[in-house]
Amino acid sequence: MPSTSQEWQSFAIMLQKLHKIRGFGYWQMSLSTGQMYWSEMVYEFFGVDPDRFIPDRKDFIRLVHPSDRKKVAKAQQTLKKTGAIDIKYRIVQPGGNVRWIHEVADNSAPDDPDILLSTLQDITDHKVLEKNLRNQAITDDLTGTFNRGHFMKRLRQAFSHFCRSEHNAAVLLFDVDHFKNVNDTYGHAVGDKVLKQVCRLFKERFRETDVIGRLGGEEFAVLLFEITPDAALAIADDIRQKLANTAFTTHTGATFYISVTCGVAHFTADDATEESILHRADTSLYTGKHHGRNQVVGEVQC
Ligand SMILES: Nc1nc2c(ncn2[C@@H]2O[C@H](COP(=O)(O)OP(=O)(O)OP(=O)(O)O)[C@@H](O)[C@H]2O)c(=O)[nH]1
Repeated sequence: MPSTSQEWQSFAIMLQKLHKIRGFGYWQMSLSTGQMYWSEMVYEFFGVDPDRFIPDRKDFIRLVHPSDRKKVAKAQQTLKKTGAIDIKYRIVQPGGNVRWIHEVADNSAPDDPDILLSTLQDITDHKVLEKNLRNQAITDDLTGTFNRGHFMKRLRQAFSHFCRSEHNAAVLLFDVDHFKNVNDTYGHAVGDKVLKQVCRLFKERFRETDVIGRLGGEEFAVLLFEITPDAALAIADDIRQKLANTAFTTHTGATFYISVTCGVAHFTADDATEESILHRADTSLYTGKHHGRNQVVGEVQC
């Protein structure tokens, strides 16, 4: 252990260097006064100039993202009970950049229970990666809409909300007609382009809150909230017409048209599960296929 003040100083410098190598910062805070000491890396994380910024608890809280301030305050309360903090939160640098910080702290400084010792790490890259992976897991690669698994999850949530509140909701099930012919005539790449374009139109036409999913192949489902049966049929038919009037082109410049058939089902109190809603939409869709395609089929209201 260092004994002289000079030895302590070199020890502190070495500690800073070691932290820098590992990408860690550390700080000390007096729990009674809120005064802080920040290591070089912490200034870097927070994007502030060590020559101008004298940190204390209030300044630190001001730099925490407004949505995470409650969480940080709660962690500091927990510290009183447990003597430790392990928390991830966002900070907003003075220039507006948002970064994620992982802070692990305790107040077991030797001989001084008033001192909180924290290590901090910038985990922004890790968080971005985590978010991308989460998005990838729920997204259809080709079209960028939700995949079947995620669509079904959202449908399940919507159905359970409906059971509690009876708020209107509907499922539109679209299927591209004779899509096999598109692939066979123009090639799979053109088929892919058609599927992407169909989804682009869905995204333009539906609201942000509506849920669009690719259930497989050329079949898509859209979950609409707060919608009457008539309005759901009208929206579905509007999409059908728009797609029927959209000219698709091949790489050689040839033009062709497609059509879609759509089955519409409203949530009802008789549905036992979300699967039964989808099943009714599917039945209507196949009625439409059977009756000549390029049409929207809803259920006959009794
Ligand atoms: N290009 C492309 N084709 C796909 C994709 N997924 C499925 N398909 C094709 O979609 C076609 C679907 O054909 P079918 O199920 O016979 O349906 P259809 O030709 O649309 O006929 P109807 O639905 O009865 O009107 C098949 O040829 C599949 O190979 C994809 O991601 N890209």
